[in-house]
Amino acid sequence: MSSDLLFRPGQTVTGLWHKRRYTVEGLLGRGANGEVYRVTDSSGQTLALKAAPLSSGLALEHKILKRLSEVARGADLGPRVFDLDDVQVGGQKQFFLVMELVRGTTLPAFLDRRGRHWTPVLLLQLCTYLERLHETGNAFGDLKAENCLVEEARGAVRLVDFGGVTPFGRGVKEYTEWYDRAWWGRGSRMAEEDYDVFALAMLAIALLAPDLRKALTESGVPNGSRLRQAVSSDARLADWRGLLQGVFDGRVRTISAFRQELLPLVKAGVRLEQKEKVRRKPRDWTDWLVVGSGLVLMLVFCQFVLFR
Ligand SMILES: Nc1ncnc2c1ncn2[C@@H]1O[C@H](COP(=O)(O)OP(=O)(O)OP(=O)(O)O)[C@@H](O)[C@H]1O
Repeated sequence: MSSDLLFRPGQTVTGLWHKRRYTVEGLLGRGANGEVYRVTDSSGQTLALKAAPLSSGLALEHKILKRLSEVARGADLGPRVFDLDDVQVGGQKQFFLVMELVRGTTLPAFLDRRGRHWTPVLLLQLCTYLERLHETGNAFGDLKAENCLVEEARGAVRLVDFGGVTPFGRGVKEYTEWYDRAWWGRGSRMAEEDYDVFALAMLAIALLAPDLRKALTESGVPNGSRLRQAVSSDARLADWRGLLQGVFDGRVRTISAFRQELLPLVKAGVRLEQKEKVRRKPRDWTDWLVVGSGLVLMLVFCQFVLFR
């Protein structure tokens, strides 16, 4: 762990106002806004503590997560939140937010281990999350690989970093260029359903052809025509071409349209995984993820047949 971090393993963080004590176990990750640590509270519960020098971002994230836990009717849209406080570190005030620890691995690491055919299955789950979030009148905003974790115990994708969640109709507060349609000159930075749909498409490209992101952004200037050219010529994106071009052309603008286009890819992914499983004897949690994805497919199919 690098020495420029706020906290070291073993250090105790005591909130100035609520007086709750947390023991730091290690760093989970760091971003532009803060550092996130794995901590234990006084009852021994393991949690995530996000610390930042500015209170505004954390207070907003806390407010968003609290509101989502109230409106999401039991669905774990975001990590549950437990505390918001501040602490004095080296003569400076630091603010912190304590939330549920999302146990999981990053999407690229997961795909490296399990194979790229899992990409549509993971995106299908993200569609469900985003749809639920959109029902609350918000866009996720800063959707990117770094903000998704695959929770291995339940075989589920979870989203972290809700600091970018923005009510529909307002300007997106946090974004990352690669995923930002405005950066690519493909629309505004207004929080809308299709803002997240565009980011989903860019996430698919980043996961399926990771080197493309570097190649297409190395000049620091977005090149939309090179992006389209890559989509139409890169063999790794061949099966995804219709979906991706649909997003870029504005034909696929909703999560439900994205999901419809995704379904054949999910089916193919599930079939491939079943074949892989025959080779890989012992059962593990991914069996349940396959069963779960099959169920989602069935539900979507029933919805389609019954309500169209
Ligand atoms: N609740 C959590 N449980 C587990 N890991 C988490 C949690 N929240 C964040 N992380 C990890 O910490 C990393 C950084 O967190 P986060 O994205 O919230 O920071 P940030 O400063 O807001 O980042 P950004 O630069 O993307 O805005 C995440 O990519 C993730 O790996």
